[in-house]
Amino acid sequence: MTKAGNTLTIDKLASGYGESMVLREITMKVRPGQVVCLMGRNGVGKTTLMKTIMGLIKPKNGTIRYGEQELTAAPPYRHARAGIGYVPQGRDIFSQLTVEENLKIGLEAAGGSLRKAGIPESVYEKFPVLGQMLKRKGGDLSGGQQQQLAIARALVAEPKLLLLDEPMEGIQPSIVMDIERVIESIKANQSMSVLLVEQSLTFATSIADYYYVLDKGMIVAEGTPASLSEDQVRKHLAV
Ligand SMILES: Nc1ncnc2c1ncn2[C@@H]1O[C@H](COP(=O)(O)OP(=O)(O)OP(=O)(O)O)[C@@H](O)[C@H]1O
Repeated sequence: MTKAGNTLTIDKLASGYGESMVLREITMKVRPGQVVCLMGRNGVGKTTLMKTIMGLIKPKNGTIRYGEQELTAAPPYRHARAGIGYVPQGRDIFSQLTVEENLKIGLEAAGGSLRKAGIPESVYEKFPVLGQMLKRKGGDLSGGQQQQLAIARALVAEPKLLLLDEPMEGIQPSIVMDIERVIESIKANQSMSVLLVEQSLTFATSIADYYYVLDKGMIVAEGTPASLSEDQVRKHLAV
């Protein structure tokens, strides 16, 4: 695998819950080293798409490939082993486990050599606050610290593609800036691509190399941020 990883290719993907079809036909790509933003109003299916890409929901149609690897019907651990990391919306950290234990769970997603090496120092360099709180229970951390822990837990497995579902949601502005800085440093480093669900149009368009807008189960607009028109914002993003 190259330093920058592979291209994620999603073709005509359909997904949903039971009889209810949330995503009807999604076609998109995340190329190595890119930050791609997925935008769309509440409830259009952004989280459903992230979970489907990660193998947590089985697609009803279409394909998901990462480089040469066919992941369409694969269980989540195969995605993790292929180099895809996932930070779910709402963080999902283990509140009864310590910060260190939460990070070790992230290592379980990694291959054998990474597991042996333990939690990489770079994680504490990115999130100094976690290094100071290793023995604290996850549940005792503030919302912003929990979000940092959730991202750090994904990063310990050194993914090549990181799926980030609304990482700034419900956290205070100073931490938002910390998390923005982490995403910016990932982008500057070019060692990982990021698929980011983000509600802030300002941040999304400042960081993204490419964007997709989801509406009614389809991708209704895509392009470089500079090409996002006011008309598209009004039609598909304004509340
Ligand atoms: N576990 C579930 N079972 C059944 N329906 C669900 C489930 N989770 C989500 N849905 C439905 O699927 C649709 C898409 O939800 P999803 O959470 O993917 O949207 P979203 O774009 O991520 O929204 P938000 O921005 O509010 O997080 C919604 O109509 C929602 O009610």
